[in-house]
Amino acid sequence: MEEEAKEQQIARKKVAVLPWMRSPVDVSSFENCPLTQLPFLNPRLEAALCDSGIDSLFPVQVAVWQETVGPGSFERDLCVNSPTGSGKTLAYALPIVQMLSTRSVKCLRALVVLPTRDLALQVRDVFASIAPAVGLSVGLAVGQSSISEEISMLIERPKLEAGICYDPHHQPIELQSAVDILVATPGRLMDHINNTKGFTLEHLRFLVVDETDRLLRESYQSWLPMVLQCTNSTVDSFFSNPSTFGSLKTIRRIGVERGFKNKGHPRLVKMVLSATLTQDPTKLSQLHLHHPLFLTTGHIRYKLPEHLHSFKLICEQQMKPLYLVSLLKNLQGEKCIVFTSSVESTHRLCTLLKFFGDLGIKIKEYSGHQHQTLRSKTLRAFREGGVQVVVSSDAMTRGMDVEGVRNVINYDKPPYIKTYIHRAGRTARAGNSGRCFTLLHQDEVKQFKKLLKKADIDSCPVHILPSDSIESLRSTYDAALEKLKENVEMEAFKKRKLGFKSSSKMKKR
Ligand SMILES: Nc1ncnc2c1ncn2[C@@H]1O[C@H](COP(=O)(O)OP(=O)(O)OP(=O)(O)O)[C@@H](O)[C@H]1O
Repeated sequence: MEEEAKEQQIARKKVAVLPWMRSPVDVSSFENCPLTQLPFLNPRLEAALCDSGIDSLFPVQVAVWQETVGPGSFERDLCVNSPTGSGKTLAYALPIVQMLSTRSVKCLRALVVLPTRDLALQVRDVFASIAPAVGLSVGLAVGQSSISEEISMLIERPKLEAGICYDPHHQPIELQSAVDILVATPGRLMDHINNTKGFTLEHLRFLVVDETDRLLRESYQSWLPMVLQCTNSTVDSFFSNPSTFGSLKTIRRIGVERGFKNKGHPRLVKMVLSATLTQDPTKLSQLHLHHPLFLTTGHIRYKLPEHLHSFKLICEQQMKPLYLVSLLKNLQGEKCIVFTSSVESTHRLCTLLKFFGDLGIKIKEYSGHQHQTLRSKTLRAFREGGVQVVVSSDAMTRGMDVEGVRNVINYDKPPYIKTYIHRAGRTARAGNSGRCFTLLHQDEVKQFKKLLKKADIDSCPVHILPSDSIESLRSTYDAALEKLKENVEMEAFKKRKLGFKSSSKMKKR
């Protein structure tokens, strides 16, 4: 709430916007660029992109390329504010992979931080589609597997020569990074920083903070100051005690940065991105940005994808399930995400929909309360088309990229414009078209109009459903409600029983 109020204050210009944000690079002045015309692109990367079905870069990717590999040469840190689905992931992945493609020694040089596991997995896949083409390896630190499994993927132990036995006291084993690029969530990253032998950020050249506004909102055990400290500390120790450096550290320091005098090592380049990038100076100051350059699309603060069409459905509160079912039937099995306001209502709504009888649509729940394996299974089935409708809390709001999602339904009105933008942005991605429907009762209409105005949306027509389609569902609805009531009671009973069992176990101990 506090954060939203501050952002609104900034939007009303009561808080000064940082000077460098006042003269941005306008991404909308760029056009798609065929890979064959992209300057300096490594031919092996070009081939890997073509294999992934990409033959040209989107405007935000061209703009970032220009400021990094192009004439900009990574001289400034980048803050990118670009609509959902505009291709921000490849916008940072491609220049990083291109820059690291000439590295001679493997060590951890690029770190990408994301707020959730599923997002991290998605971004890892983008890196994995191009990095191997130039001999780079990509790691993942998200707590998906056990920490020991993760460590063995991230840290390489030197192969001992046959017959030679090293005494760890006299011959410390040199642990090395097994990856050049690491995609991580803050919690697991902190585990490795604090506890994993051989895990170091001292060679880091690139730090990406994706979904920046979300990540800066949560301090996650002060992960950001810790990361910055881990990358800075080596500079001081280098000057105070140069003899402690091994070969890798020397290699890191032979590249002299262009344009920044008296520094014998590459600066840590930071890239921060979001579709709703914060303008709050206090938040941005935590990143210690170096001559930041702001890239944004057009002159509006929040921009929706070009081919997104917004609609509203007006109905009484208690009629919402009927309208939803009727709408889903109307959409005839097109891929669809239904957003609710909480994990509890996600579960209740999904259960209710299942009691509606055979709708001919496969519906699944996806929420932060579920186990990761179940969530991953649902996501896989949704991607593959086995599931057509996913009912979700905000767990799916940000960044998730599922091909073919044609519709987003706000079952509960989004509280903020940022929420609307991220939810709606699950459709109309990569230049495709999509629709976002919001269910409202009459009292909410005015407020919703005001909310959309913040993203310059003037047109949000009413979507009319055939009245007989709603009437015909009434009797099924009443029966489904009854079943839901029984189900809620049964689940509450099971929970109490489980609670009783575990508390009596505790007493026995
Ligand atoms: N140059 C390209 N050509 C074709 N498709 C692309 C290109 N770049 C990205 N895409 C596709 O566009 C989709 C959206 O990309 P991405 O997830 O990076 O968007 P985003 O800007 O990060 O969105 P969000 O703000 O929601 O996280 C993905 O499916 C991706 O594969």
